[in-house]
Amino acid sequence: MSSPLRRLLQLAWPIRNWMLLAALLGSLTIISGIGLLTTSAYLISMAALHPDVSALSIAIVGVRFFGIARGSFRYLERLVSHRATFRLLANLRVWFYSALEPLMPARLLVQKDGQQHELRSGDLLRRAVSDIDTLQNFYIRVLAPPLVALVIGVLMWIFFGAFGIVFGLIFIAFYLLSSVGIPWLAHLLGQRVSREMVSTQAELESQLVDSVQGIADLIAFGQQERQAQSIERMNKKLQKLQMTAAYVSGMQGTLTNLLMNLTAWTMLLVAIPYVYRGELSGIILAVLVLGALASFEGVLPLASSFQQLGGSLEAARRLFEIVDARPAVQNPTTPSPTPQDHSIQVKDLSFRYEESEPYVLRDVSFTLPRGKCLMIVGPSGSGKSTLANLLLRFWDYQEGTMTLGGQPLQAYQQDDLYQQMSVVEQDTHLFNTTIRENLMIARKQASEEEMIEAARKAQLHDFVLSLPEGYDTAVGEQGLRLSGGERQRVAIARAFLKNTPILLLDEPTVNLDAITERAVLDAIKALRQQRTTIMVTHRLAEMEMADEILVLHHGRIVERGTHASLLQSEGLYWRMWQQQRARTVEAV
Ligand SMILES: Nc1ncnc2c1ncn2[C@@H]1O[C@H](COP(=O)(O)OP(=O)(O)OP(=O)(O)O)[C@@H](O)[C@H]1O
Repeated sequence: MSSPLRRLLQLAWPIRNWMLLAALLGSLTIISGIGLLTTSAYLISMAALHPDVSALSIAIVGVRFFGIARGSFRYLERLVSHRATFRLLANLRVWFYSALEPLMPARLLVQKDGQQHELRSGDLLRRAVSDIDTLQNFYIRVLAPPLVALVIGVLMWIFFGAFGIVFGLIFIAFYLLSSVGIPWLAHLLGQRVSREMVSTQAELESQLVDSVQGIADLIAFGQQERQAQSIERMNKKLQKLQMTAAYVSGMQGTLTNLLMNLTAWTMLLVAIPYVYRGELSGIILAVLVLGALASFEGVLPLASSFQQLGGSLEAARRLFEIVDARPAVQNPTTPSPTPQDHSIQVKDLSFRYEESEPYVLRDVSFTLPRGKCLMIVGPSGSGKSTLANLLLRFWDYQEGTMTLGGQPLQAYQQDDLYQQMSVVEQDTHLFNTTIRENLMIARKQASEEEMIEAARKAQLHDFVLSLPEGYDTAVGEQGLRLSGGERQRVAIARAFLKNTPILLLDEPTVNLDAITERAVLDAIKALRQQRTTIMVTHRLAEMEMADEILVLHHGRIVERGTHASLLQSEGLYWRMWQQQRARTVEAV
């Protein structure tokens, strides 16, 4: 048994009883169908001999019984199998999400063909949605039908054997050929195709998501035609694969039907001499033939069953790829209690994203006492955001130490660390819901008054009141109905609401004009009171707020001090300050 198959079965283990019940009901449905056809055959053949009606009464009851039983069992089977599948799908989604969460927000790398690949958002979306849905097929269409076919095969073998060994042999030979031989052939022919179909579909969806996300840039650079052609090529490839899959499934259906009819014919040809010799009643002849036809109902779903096996395994492989990916950071086995002291100390810190890549930070050291404010400035790419992300422990550093309250960051549970920090980034993500909900994610249990108080401190409240539906106004996808400054103030209000002792501000005003920047900075000034604050910026505004400023260049601290002392020393900081002032004067 290949490993993904075994792991898929393990995932279904909690609902095994439901699945077995569904397979039992599926078998009973087919058995009722066989019963219906055989008793009907018996009834019709008997009726042709014009017997007394009383001789037919049992068969008539049988036909009624099997007719009703078939419908009822089918209904129950659908009910049970869907219930089992929905429960399984819910479990699978939670399982996948729980595996995904620790991998974020460090970039997501998966192991493929012995190499690491970064996952695109479209691909991840496909795994989280479609691949999990594909697994639903595995359990309903791949796993259950062979079980049902097995039950029917054994029962009908005994049934036909009861009329003569030869009938049992004929049945089992054709049944095995169509239930094992043909699906196996179809699997061999179709497994590559169904695997490729899953990966091509994934690639197509990734490209579509990329295109939709970047549509404005594609149009602006006149590249929409090229992108459309690339999608068209992918689409054609998918169509070709779908055609091949349809050929295989058509061939399989035809061969199974052929074998089903051949079984009926062979039964008929073999049984006729028995009837002539008086060893078999003529009425049984019809029962044998129609019984043989009806028992193939158990085999027909195997066609798609085997065909879907390749696709299901490919979907499973793609999901396990994520589940097996190693998170960038691990929680300690015996974590330190939540820190009470919120001073931060960084000593001789060096960091690079990959072993093969150059260091992004080199020998960085600083001490930030509780309640003080540190600003990190420097040209683009100097490593400012990386330093902030290391404080959040999105990655682990290679050399040096980073401590919070005297303990290394690795000593704390990741969640405990997040509980101590509020983050305001360059681009705040807002969910496609109301302003209220977007604020409340900072603290679910906050009261209305606390939420309004936070909005007021972030200078957001008056703006919200000016909206037609106040706090119940929807912000649109990614908060696009709000301006950049309004979005940043939502982020600051969240930080007020979360009320943590440490604040991490990563270029919170970078995309804002001077007037909006001023409003946001005023809100930040209120927010940072009494909190240990680290602010990353290359916009040198309100620098007097800082107790210490670090100037990073190519990952190293090249200058440090207060705003006044750094201006005096006339180094990089001073040059950045001059350039920025010149730009401001030009703009005015
Ligand atoms: N996830 C990542 N994987 C690999 N390299 C990265 C990653 N993020 C950043 N880098 C690299 O690390 C270096 C520092 O990037 P960082 O974002 O920390 O700089 P920054 O000073 O914040 O820049 P900016 O002011 O433009 O935001 C850059 O060379 C960047 O290409």
